[in-house]
Amino acid sequence: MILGAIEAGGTKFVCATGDETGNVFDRVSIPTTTPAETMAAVDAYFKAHPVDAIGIGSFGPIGVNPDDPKYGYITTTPKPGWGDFDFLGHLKQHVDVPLYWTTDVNEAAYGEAEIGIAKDVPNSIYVTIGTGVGAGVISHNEIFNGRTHTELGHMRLNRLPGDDFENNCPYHDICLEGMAAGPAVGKRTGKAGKDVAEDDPVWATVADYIAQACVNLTVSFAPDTIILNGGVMKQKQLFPIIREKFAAYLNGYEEVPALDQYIVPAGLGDNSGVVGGLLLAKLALSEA
Ligand SMILES: Nc1ncnc2c1ncn2[C@@H]1O[C@H](COP(=O)(O)OP(=O)(O)OP(=O)(O)O)[C@@H](O)[C@H]1O
Ligand SMILES: [Zn+2]
Repeated sequence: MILGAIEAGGTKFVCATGDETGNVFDRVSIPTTTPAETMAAVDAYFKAHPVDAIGIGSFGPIGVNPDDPKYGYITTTPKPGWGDFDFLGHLKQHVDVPLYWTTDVNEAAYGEAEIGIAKDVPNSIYVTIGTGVGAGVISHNEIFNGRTHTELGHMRLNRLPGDDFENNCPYHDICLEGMAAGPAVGKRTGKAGKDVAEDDPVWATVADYIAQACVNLTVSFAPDTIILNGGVMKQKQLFPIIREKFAAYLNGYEEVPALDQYIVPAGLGDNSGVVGGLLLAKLALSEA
């Protein structure tokens, strides 16, 4: 059995083949340009590398409910050409295998939940803090969706006293993504996140907003584990600060696992998405 994965991001698509244990046999990175150009490269990849099923995680927003007329579409993205694009419909015309369709963060969450850091627990949340912020919720070993997929990166937070940073999101006056994602760190400091000193005070601010988000996720979903990944979380010094602020904000309201096992880095590193795609392909095959 050879499984396929697509991690469809706003900057690049990764297509890969591998097996159900998460071994990646082959992968390619394709720049996200126009749907015609990028999808032609995706089609060519799976023609050259035949697979038995494909798991797809896409940037969005996307239609995830099968009874939604826009199921399988990338819906309202401002990315030129991709709004209202029937991704799944296109793929079905080019590959004749079972497909699993979800968001990029749900795909990564599934990888971590099946064979990554959350493999031993049924409820986990995967949060990526990168160019944007997204989160995927796994509830009882399944991807959680509501009326549509969640948009937890845009949760509202409390502005810290003295923080007059203009929220870096065109929709909200304050939200997690706008206050704490990589571009917000860039605007706050005038430097790329990776060049900001480890002890710069901006990290305490970023950690505070992420800690608030972890409290909100805890009281909303009661996960066993919260996984923090993405470019910003390469700053490992954030973890202890987030745990400390999380404990202060939760203030003993409910019991949670030991914090160094509750708020954790990803187990699969930069591979969560691709591995998740392979495992979603396996799921599609088992449901076909
Ligand atoms: N070592 C680092 N420390 C702090 N910030 C970093 C670091 N490396 C990358 N970043 C920031 O993370 C962001 C990129 O995030 P990431 O590497 O997760 O890629 P991405 O795929 O573009 O993100 P997204 O998942 O939102 O699409 C940039 O804003 C970058 O400045
Ligand atoms: Zn927002």
